[in-house]
Amino acid sequence: MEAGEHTPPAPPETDSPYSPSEPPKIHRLDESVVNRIAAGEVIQRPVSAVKELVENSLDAHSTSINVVVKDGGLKLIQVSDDGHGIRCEDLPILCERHTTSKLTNYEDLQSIKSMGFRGEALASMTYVGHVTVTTITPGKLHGYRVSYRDGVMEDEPKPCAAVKGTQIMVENLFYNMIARRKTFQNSADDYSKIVDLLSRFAIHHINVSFSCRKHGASRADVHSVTTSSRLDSIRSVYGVSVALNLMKIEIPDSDPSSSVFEMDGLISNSNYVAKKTTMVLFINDRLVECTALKRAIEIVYAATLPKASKPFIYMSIVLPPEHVDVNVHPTKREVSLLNQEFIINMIQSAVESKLRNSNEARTFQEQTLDSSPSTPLSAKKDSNVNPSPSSHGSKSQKVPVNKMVRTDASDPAGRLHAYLQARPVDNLEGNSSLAAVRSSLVSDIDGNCHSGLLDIVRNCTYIGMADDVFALLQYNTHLYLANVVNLSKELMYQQALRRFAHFNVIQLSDPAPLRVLIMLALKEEDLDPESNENEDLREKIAEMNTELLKDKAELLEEYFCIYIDSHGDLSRLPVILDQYTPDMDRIPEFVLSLGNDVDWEDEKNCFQTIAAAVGNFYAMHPPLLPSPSGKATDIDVEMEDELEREIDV
Ligand SMILES: Nc1ncnc2c1ncn2[C@@H]1O[C@H](COP(=O)(O)OP(=O)(O)OP(=O)(O)O)[C@@H](O)[C@H]1O
Repeated sequence: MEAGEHTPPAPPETDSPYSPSEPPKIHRLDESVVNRIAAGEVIQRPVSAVKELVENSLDAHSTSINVVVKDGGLKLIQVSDDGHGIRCEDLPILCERHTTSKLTNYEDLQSIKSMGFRGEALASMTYVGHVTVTTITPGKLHGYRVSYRDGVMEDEPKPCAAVKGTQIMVENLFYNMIARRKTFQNSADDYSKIVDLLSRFAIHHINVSFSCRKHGASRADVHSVTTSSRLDSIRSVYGVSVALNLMKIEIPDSDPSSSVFEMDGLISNSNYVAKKTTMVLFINDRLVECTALKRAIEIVYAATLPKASKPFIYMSIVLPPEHVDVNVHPTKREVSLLNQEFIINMIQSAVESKLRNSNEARTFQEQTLDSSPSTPLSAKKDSNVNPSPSSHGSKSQKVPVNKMVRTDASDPAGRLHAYLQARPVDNLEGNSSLAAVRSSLVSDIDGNCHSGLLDIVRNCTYIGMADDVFALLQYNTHLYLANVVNLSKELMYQQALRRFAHFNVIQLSDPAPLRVLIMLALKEEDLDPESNENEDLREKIAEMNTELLKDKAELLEEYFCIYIDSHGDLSRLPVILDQYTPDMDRIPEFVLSLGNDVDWEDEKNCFQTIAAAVGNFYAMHPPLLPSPSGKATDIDVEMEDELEREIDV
């Protein structure tokens, strides 16, 4: 230890728990500590409290559920419903842990239909917030109001006027968990998660009306009315542009006697445009997440409609209750399914055939219109006399996407690369067309340039980092906060296009197998990295993406100096900025993004999306930046008055 460093406390006496020679003493945790730890798991953030409360309202057979939120839920979450209410005599134990009206025996879990069953949610809220319940049961002249802390009533229930149902208010969430409260300082972010949650409930439970608003706001951010049409409800919640581009999909229960599963849903067509996948999944009416299914559907979209954006998917799956284990996650966000792989395969095939059919119709339209010289390369290619297996909607393409992994090394037709090969961008028409594409992309950049902002970026003085992401810059008499991650992404993107096909080389000391890199990236993204089923799916995705990138190796090498050899090993990367090496820990994510996010069909989009993937990879990400000299919050407070504007490019 160096002089002046902080000295640890002197070695403790013999019976201290810190004695180096004796094992530490085990003691029983105080019940209040146990309860608070457990509560922190169930109520992970404000949106988890909203989910539990809304699910209670649904379990109470409500037809109208209204949510009001203040400060992203930290100050107030209020959920009012018109359900059956809570009996007065149950109020004393309502918020004790493990008190529920929904489950009696463990065996009941096998056939449980309600969302809740643990009798933990309300109790948890009382350990991390202040809970007040107002409720009235049918036929009663007045209701009761009572407040709770740490699982118990603060006072006897007080009679009060009440409208049908129950209203639960949670105030000052995480008031006693300072660290957690701090992580939710961005109330806009949490509010948008709550809006997203309510939107999902609203489009599934179409016989219930939902609203969600900020405290004091007259306009609701989610407002749905009861309807008999799911599409109508999606239109009112997600907007016309989403509803317009959805197609109905279903897998009926083929054999009700040995019922395995049935599914119905709405999925986006090729006209739908979005940067992120929206997947609203209900299994037995339970709002859940299933990364494996989401990823499997994304693969089908990427392979069947390579030009289309990320999909919108609403899906409701119904399984025999005994095939679903609902008790695998503290927030019940995930469930585990019997026959998961079979179900995923069936859904992949259904989605694929739906997309193919819709795509055939579209290709036909393109071909009939395809006579002008300005027809895009992709459309011309589709109308060529030489129908390759990659042509959109080609009838000869019978191998389902989910089966396009190599099963027999000697059968190239059974692999994804056979399907994806001979895309138009592979047939670039010589350097003049290429130069035109590149200069069009560069002139897009120059044309979109904001001269005022450019002047600031050129002539500002760097003061220091305000936190992990924002740098403080001075320009004339103004101070600005600039998001360095976004700024550097843009810089690297622009450099990748300006240096296009003229890069120096970064040689990797050991070639890195793409398959392993992609597996790593997928594992990182996965909510359940240990699951065997997910592992199988990851293997498939890795295999497919590796084949795809091997297939595109020539293009990647020629224009971006990304060298992939015939074994699928990556050994060279471009120098985007002289003297700058990107964070090599991010290579897996980069390779996955090359596989997933690049539009290989259209020349311009192709170069643009590769440059964007390069930009993301080479950008400066938080751990790389110099650590802030002081506490960001102090700077925020001191500078608040002086900050003129936040540049968030
Ligand atoms: N809005 C409501 N309307 C009517 N009854 C309610 C409402 N909210 C809660 N309850 C009653 O309070 C009980 C306890 O609720 P709590 O949310 O703690 O547990 P749960 O829903 O039974 O199970 P879980 O912890 O798994 O959500 C419920 O079983 C239900 O009887």
